[in-house]
This record gives sequence, structure tokens and C-alpha cells, in this order.
Amino acid sequence: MIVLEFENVGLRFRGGAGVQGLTFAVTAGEIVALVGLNGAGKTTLMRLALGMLRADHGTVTLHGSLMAELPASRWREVGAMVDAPLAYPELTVRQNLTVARLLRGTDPRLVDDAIARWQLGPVVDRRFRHLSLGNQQRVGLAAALQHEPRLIVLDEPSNALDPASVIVLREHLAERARDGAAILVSSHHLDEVARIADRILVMNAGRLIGGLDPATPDLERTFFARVLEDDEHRGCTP
Ligand SMILES: Nc1ncnc2c1ncn2[C@@H]1O[C@H](COP(=O)(O)OP(=O)(O)OP(=O)(O)O)[C@@H](O)[C@H]1O
Repeated sequence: MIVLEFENVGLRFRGGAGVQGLTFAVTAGEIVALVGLNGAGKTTLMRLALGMLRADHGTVTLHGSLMAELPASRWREVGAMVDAPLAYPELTVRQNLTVARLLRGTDPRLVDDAIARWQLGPVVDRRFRHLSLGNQQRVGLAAALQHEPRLIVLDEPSNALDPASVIVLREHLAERARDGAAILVSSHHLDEVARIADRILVMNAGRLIGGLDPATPDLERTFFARVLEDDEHRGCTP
């Protein structure tokens, strides 16, 4: 079952950058990783997927509904972290997770589960703005995932995470996928991507330029070869 679908989506920013011809789908139970160099357009694609940006042309659908027509009950099933963790700096960790829970109307016990899963106990009563970068990231991920979303969109989720938290993230995403969630995740860490993704989409210069099998030996080399080939094709290299 397709959860998120892009059909020929394009957006051009003032200044000329943007994305074009984006066509892909993420189905229930699948983890799709988006990889690309800095500025390739990954965050822009994710913002389009979440209705944070509106496409100039093409369609983005969630569960078969156009973004603008999506009922609130469907939005409740989305969990996302794009750019920075969404949190109130002056509220504590627990208060932030409670706010995130209330927005979705989910079971209060989920907050305690999230605190335990992300090992946030020692900082639970600390204000968000006083946390280290890695702990802020863990709170952001806990808030994005604690309501067991059916569609998960995460931009560079392993940024600033320590190795133990990377494992928590990996296991949590695998668990959500087993439970039928559709997952789109961007990353610069190809090793990590190879561990968690069912499929890899490569992005370059605002376009999707193909897929990579996570089991490909020497994934990094294959990725760079694809990007270079695309750049040469577009006449971007000397
Ligand atoms: N609001 C905006 N206005 C103008 N240009 C933008 C805007 N947002 C992004 N861009 C440009 O669009 C291109 C794609 O940016 P985007 O942030 O989507 O890339 P990315 O693949 O996520 O990069 P990174 O890996 O560095 O996070 C870049 O050239 C960027 O400068």
C-alpha cells in the first residue's frame, strides 16, 4: 500500500535552485533512504512531503489524498523531524514530550515509554534549551516518534547522536517498519543507511537520479560514481 507518493513534483526557488521531476513512492512497511551531497535537494523534498513547501507543479499525496485535502486524523499519523527538533526551549524534556503527545491526542503512557527508550531519564526535568545538541536531537526524535506514526519523515536523524542513540534510532525505525509504517529518511552516513534501508534513492542537483541496493558492496564508491556520472551528463565537470 502506497503511503506517500510524488508525481513529477517540481519547485523552483527565487535564485534558481530547487527540485524537479520528483517521482517516487514509499509504501507501508518500507524504509526508504534519501542520499545526496550537500544542496542536492533532500530537505526540500522532505518539506514538500510534509506540506511545509508547496510544489510549483506535480502532486504530492498522502494515503491517496492531496496534501491540501488531508484530514486532520491522517496528519496525526505523521511523525517528522526536518531541520531542527521541534521543541519549546523554555519547557522541560517531559513538558515538551507531553505537548507533542497532546497535539496527537495519544495515550499518556507513551511519554514514559519514549523517555525510557531514548534514555532521557537523567534530563527529563531539564529545560530543552539547556540540553546538549545530542540530547536535543533525542528529544526531537522521541517527540516525532512516540505516537507510533504510520508515516515517518526524518531529515538527517543521526546528526549529533552518540553511537548508542544511533542504535536506538535504528531499532526504533525497524520496529515501526515491521509494524507497517512507511519511512523516508535522509542521511549522509552511507554505512548507516545500508544497515536500515530497504531501498536507497540518490538525489543530485534537485533530481532523483536512481536507486541503489543497500547490499551493494562499496556503497560509497558506487554512490560517488553515480553522482559523478550525472554531473558529467549535465556537463558540470571540466
Ligand atoms: N528557501 C529557500 N530559498 C532559496 N533557495 C533554497 C531554499 N531552500 C533551499 N534552497 C536551495 O535549494 C537547494 C537544495 O537545498 P536542500 O536544503 O534541499 O539540500 P539538501 O540536500 O538537504 O542539503 P544538505 O545535505 O546540505 O542539508 C540548495 O541549493 C539550497 O541553497
